[in-house]
Amino acid sequence: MKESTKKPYRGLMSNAVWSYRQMLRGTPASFFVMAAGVPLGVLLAWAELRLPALVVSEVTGGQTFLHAALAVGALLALTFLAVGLRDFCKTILEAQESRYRFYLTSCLEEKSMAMFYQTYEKKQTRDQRKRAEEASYMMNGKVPLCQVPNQMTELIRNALCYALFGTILSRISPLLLVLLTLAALVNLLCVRAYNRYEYASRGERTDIGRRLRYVSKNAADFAAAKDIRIYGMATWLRETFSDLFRQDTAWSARLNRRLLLGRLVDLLVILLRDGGAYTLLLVMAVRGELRPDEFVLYFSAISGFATFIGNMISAWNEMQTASLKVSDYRQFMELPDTDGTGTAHAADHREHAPEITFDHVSFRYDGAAHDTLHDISLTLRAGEHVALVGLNGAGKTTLVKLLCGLYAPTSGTIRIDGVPAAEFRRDDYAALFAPVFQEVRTACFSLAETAACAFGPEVDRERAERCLRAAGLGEKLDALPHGMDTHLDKQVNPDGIELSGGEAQKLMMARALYKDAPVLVLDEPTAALDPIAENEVYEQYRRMAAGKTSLFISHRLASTRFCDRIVLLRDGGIAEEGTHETLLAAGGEYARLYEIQSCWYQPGYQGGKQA
Ligand SMILES: Nc1ncnc2c1ncn2[C@@H]1O[C@H](COP(=O)(O)OP(=O)(O)OP(=O)(O)O)[C@@H](O)[C@H]1O
Repeated sequence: MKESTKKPYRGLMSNAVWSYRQMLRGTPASFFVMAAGVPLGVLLAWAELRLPALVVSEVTGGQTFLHAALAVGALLALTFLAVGLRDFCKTILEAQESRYRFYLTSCLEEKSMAMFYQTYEKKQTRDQRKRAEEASYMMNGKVPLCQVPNQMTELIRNALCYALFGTILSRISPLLLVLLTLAALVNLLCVRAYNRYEYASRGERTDIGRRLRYVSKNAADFAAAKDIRIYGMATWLRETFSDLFRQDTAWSARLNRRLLLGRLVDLLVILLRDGGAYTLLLVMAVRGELRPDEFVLYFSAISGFATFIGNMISAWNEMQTASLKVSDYRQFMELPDTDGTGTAHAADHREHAPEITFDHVSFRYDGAAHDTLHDISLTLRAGEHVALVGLNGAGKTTLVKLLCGLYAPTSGTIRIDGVPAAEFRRDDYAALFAPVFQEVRTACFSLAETAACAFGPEVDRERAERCLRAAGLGEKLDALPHGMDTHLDKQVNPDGIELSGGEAQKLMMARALYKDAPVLVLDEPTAALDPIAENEVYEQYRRMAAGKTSLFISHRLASTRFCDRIVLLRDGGIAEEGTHETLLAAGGEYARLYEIQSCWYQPGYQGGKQA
């Protein structure tokens, strides 16, 4: 799959425009309230600037008390109104912020769930997803995804105030304006250089962080607790953790040194800026070039002007930092995601067992030196039950993932009733398969919901119960007070239950039954089962597979006997093919493996020696 060709760093403006667009789409109320806050803020700044000068002018200008009270009262009333409205907008925005954050987080989850499995599995994609996720984390009380539009609005408001105050100050000296603006520019450049440095070294941090989390998770994982104690792994884990922690600390120290240098330059520039401006004003006042009210107005304007510059820089600064995170979010969201050409309809193939053809299919994992599967040509006839066997690492699971559309062949074509798999929409294609994978994943839903993969009211309860019982969970259901409404996972649901490995595997079988897809795939489903349960699964499989095309993977060769055909994979290619009897008669690898497995059950066998 082609990687994104866009630059990882997106401009601040681009991210701000993107954020406003997302806001308009997800929470339009936030956008309009935020926009209304801008003119209000400018009005308030103007009123606050005028107030002291107005008081001085009324007092020193010989106005009547009534005139002064009316003028000052009107301006005060306007100020209070603007403050009230501004705070009202702020409250609404704060409430809307979590909605906006929730909207973007759900977009991220949707993208992750819909993404092509092969792309999602890559380490690079997982790192990108992690970084995108961090954009919605609360950091120092702020969420980067919300910070960009918030701070951009702050920047616009302060820029308008800056223009207003600048126009007032330019009446004294355009030079003053140039001095104040130059100082702001130097400040901005410092901030920009720091942010770029942080962004460039961030990949290193993510890598260290990911490894730190992994080691820490494994050290605390209860499943690993036995191995840690018995194999004395604690020292090993502790040293690995310390080493990674040292690397992380060194990274932070390098960053902090840069930050400190930037702050020192910043401080020096502020000192020069304010010192110069106030000196000029004092000189003019002493020379009598300014009236008292003008002095008050310009003095307030200079300090206001400096505040706006400070606010703009701080908004810019915060926006830059947050913008890097928004870039991460966007980069993940814009990862290319092909969804098949979509002209074929899976519905046409759902009502019958389809024929599946692997036509010279090869597959190589990203970065691998060799193909894991090479030039596989295989046809699963409509309604045929095929067993796939082979040693560990032969490529069986990889073949299943290709068949189910989780991977795309590196070369060659997989066809369903003659239609290339790439011509289906991905979701549509997935509807054709009901796989039961080796690894079992159950979440904290009820048994019925898990079997149906649906939320409560959408579950066909009769069908769910039938499937759970058919998968061998009947006795379990009868023993549970809440039957199939019992929730899994004790940690989340206090009255939940934990299933044994075998029971969980049966639950996965029930899920495949409920889906009732025309192609059934079982990838080593009996690994966790006791002999009785294993036998039940074979019986169950035989019943489930009736009328469907099916692929069955098992290391227990005896279990493949009820399949129509057995295919043996070796080194990524098909080494042998036939029925159990013909393969035994051929005396090849299948026969050898079968003999090794079955000899332990021969009376008198003692590990290679007959008694
Ligand atoms: N995600 C992956 N990335 C890179 N290589 C992989 C990945 N998954 C599997 N492999 C490699 O591909 C080869 C085939 O793996 P696969 O899981 O398909 O074998 P298998 O026949 O199902 O093995 P087993 O019987 O142990 O389940 C192995 O060498 C494995 O290391």
